[in-house]
Amino acid sequence: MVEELPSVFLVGPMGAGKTTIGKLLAKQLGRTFVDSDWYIESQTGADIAWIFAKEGEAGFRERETRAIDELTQKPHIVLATGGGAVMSAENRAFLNQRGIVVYLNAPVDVQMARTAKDKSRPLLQQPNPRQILQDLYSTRDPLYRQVAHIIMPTGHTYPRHMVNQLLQQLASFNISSAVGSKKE
Ligand SMILES: Nc1ncnc2c1ncn2[C@@H]1O[C@H](COP(=O)(O)OP(=O)(O)O)[C@@H](O)[C@H]1O
Ligand SMILES: O=C(O)C1=C[C@@H](OP(=O)(O)O)[C@@H](O)[C@H](O)C1
Ligand SMILES: [Mg+2]
Repeated sequence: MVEELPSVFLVGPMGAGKTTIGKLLAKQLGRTFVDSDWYIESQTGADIAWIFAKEGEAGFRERETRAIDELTQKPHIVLATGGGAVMSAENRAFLNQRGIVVYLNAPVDVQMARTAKDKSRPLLQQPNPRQILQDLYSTRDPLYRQVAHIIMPTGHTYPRHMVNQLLQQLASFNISSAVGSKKE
C-alpha cells in the first residue's frame, strides 16, 4: 500500500454499483477513476463480450489479472473492479495489500433488477441469470469479505447517498474529499 495516498478499490457482484459509485466517488475525492473492465477493453481494442467469445472466460481472467496488477500499483485512484476479480488469489493479494478495499454488497434480487436489460455481461446471457447470480454470490461473498477493509450495503440507497456514507467511512483511513461532500 502506498502510505500517503492509498487508492480505493471497489469489489462486489455484478450490479452492486461499482462502476456507478466509483465514478461519483472519484469526482468527490478529486481523483482519477479507472474501471478495470474499461481498461481491459481499451488495452484489447475489443469489448468484454468479444473477449469472452474469442478467448473464453480463462482468456478474460488472464487479461484481468494483468490489469489488476498494473492498476493497483497506481496511487491516489478510485478503481472499480469486475465482479469476478476476487476469484484469483493473486488478485486478492494485489487488492488487499495495495489499497483500501470496499465491498459493495447488494442482494441477488437487486443485482438481477440492475443487470437484467444490459447485454454486456456475458456470464448472464443464459436462460436463468438469477440462478447464476445466486451461485456466484455463494462462491464469491466469502472472498469479497476476505479482501475488504470496508463493507457497504448498496441495495436500497441512492448512489449519491452511498458516496456520502462511503466518504465518512474512508475518513478513518485518512482518505478525504478534495471538494467536500455535497448535501442532498
Ligand atoms: N445505488 C444504486 N441505486 C440504484 N441504481 C443503481 C445503484 N448503483 C448502480 N445502479 C444502477 O445499476 C446498474 C449497474 O450498475 P454498475 O455500476 O454497472 O454495477 P457494477 O459495476 O457493480 O456491475 C446501472 O444501471 C446503474 O445505474
Ligand atoms: O462477475 C463477473 O465475473 C464479471 C463482472 C463484470 O463486471 P461488473 O461486475 O462491473 O459487471 C465483467 O468483469 C465481466 O462480465 C465478468
Ligand atoms: Mg462495472
